[in-house]
Amino acid sequence: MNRIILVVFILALGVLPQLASTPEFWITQLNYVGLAALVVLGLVLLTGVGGLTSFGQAAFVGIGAYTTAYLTTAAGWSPWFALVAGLLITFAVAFVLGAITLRLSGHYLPLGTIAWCLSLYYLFGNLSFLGQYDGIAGIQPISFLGLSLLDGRDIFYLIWVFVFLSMWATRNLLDSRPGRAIRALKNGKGMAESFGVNMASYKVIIFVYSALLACVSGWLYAHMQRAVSPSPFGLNYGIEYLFMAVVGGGSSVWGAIMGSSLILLLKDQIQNVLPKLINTTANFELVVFGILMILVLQYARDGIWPIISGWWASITGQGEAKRRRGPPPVVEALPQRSRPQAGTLVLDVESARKQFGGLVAVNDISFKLKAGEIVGLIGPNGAGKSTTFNLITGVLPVTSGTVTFLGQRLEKLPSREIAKLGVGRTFQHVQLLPTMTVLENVALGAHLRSGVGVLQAALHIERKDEARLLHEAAKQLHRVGLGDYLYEQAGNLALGQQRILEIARALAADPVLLLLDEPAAGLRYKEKQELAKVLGQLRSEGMSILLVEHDMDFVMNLTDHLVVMDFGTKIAEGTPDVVQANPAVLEAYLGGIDDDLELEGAEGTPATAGGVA
Ligand SMILES: Nc1ncnc2c1ncn2[C@@H]1O[C@H](COP(=O)(O)OP(=O)(O)OP(=O)(O)O)[C@@H](O)[C@H]1O
Repeated sequence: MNRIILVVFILALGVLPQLASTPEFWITQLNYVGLAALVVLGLVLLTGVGGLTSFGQAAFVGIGAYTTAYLTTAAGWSPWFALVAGLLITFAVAFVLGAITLRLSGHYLPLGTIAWCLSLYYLFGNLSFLGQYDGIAGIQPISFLGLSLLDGRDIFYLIWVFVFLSMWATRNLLDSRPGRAIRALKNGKGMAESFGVNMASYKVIIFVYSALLACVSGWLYAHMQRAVSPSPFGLNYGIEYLFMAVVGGGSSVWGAIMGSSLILLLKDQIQNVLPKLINTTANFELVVFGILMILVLQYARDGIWPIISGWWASITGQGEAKRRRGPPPVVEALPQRSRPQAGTLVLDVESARKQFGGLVAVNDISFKLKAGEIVGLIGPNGAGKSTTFNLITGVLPVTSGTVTFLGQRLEKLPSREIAKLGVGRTFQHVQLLPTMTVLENVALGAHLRSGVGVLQAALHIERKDEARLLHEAAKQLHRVGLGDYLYEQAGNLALGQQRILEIARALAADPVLLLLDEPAAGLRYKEKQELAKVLGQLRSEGMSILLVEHDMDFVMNLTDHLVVMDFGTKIAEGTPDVVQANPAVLEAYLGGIDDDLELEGAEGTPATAGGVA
């Protein structure tokens, strides 16, 4: 159904300029919509998906426009070579600006983009070889296959071919290995890093990508207008592009077309109608836009496109059909890393210490974990278990001490380097991408098992690798019992299921060591039994597991070895039987309170330690 609508839409666009009855004004408007849509598409990726707000895209439009204007008029270049030159210059400028400004976070980043947008605007206006504020006129039209695209109706096709190609490439990109990483930029940076994703580089990538789209728009604009001057590349246009992305729907490629059409048509109507209504020629356009912006942010925070597409999916039942799709095709499995022999020393934590100011959260803890073992890290609330996890996974730097994994020191490595070595983890507070499907969330865990880059993904030539990643993700989901939820949005799962999903995601990374932070929290008794079975199976396959857990029944029945912490210090260690009988452990859990420590909980009512959640 959606395909049919798309084909009808493209055909209608294609036919429109051919009809003599189509007013010239429509063609001009559609050309401007197409030019704006290219820039807004970049903002969809950068701001809507990646969460990086830029007010400065108009400056990149200016680079594309001025490069071609100068090279085709002063140096007599072909517009096509000038396009390549513009793209190269934009690439270099965006790369440098991105590397500098993207380090900024919060409101400093938008402020940074405003600063360089203003700088480039004044640069265009002050350079004498660019004609200063008068700009450059007499730009030749683009020729394509011997045809001169002089007329608005001719360049129309070129503009819209670029728009649809860019939409196709952007959609492919979002629906791929790098795309999943990009979609984690806004709300899952730390999580994605712990699966080996270099988030800083993806920031720069989407920044450059969106700048290149803006450059193409500028190139087309210059050859359509046949003249350039600095004003369309100033900050007010940068703000307008951002406004289009917000109104259209920042996370969808169709939102770019919707936003640019709506704003440009509205702008035109306001310019025509408002003076008549209020009987003045003063420019109130920005005031109306400001009010509209507030209304959109208030009532349609995600933009208008998601509302329309959600409504469409519900009346056509497409949302349900998507959820009921079959599993991804069975393809060749991904290669697995070799596992150390049972009994090999996998993890060696030696006098690890973590201080937060005066608070010693982890006090010179030492323990070892061997291949094929499940070790439990237990202790009352605030004992320092999660902090110890974070020291092992590189989320927090150690104050002193060492952490060695298969002979390699971890304490100086960032979390993504630790992930590369074969350490997979789950989180105490579930960290998923709730609007992504369960399958995509797990496929993100397998990021390091494929080398597909942005170009391959955008050109859709990575299908074989992508199929292998998705197959692996589906395999792990079946393994943990979530095979019926592959296409469900992760945010729709119950909390317990989300925890299990995190385990599947960690398994998709093919780890040697699995760190599970409270995996059984929120699970029902039967689900806990299933989970224990899965973990037991993993152990028999040679996986080493370190788990933090409060459910004593679960821990005592599953683990080979326990390390007990209290107030940051290791107070006991040994097999579950030995630890259970240790008076220091009983004291730590009971803390002098008269509760019973029910280490052997009755079926269906798993025992918890007094004071332990
Ligand atoms: N980033 C931080 N800054 C300051 N103090 C912290 C930080 N992280 C943890 N702490 C403190 O360190 C101590 C240990 O916390 P941690 O979360 O490691 O305990 P835990 O054993 O995992 O507890 P729980 O079972 O409740 O999760 C607590 O007193 C906690 O308040």
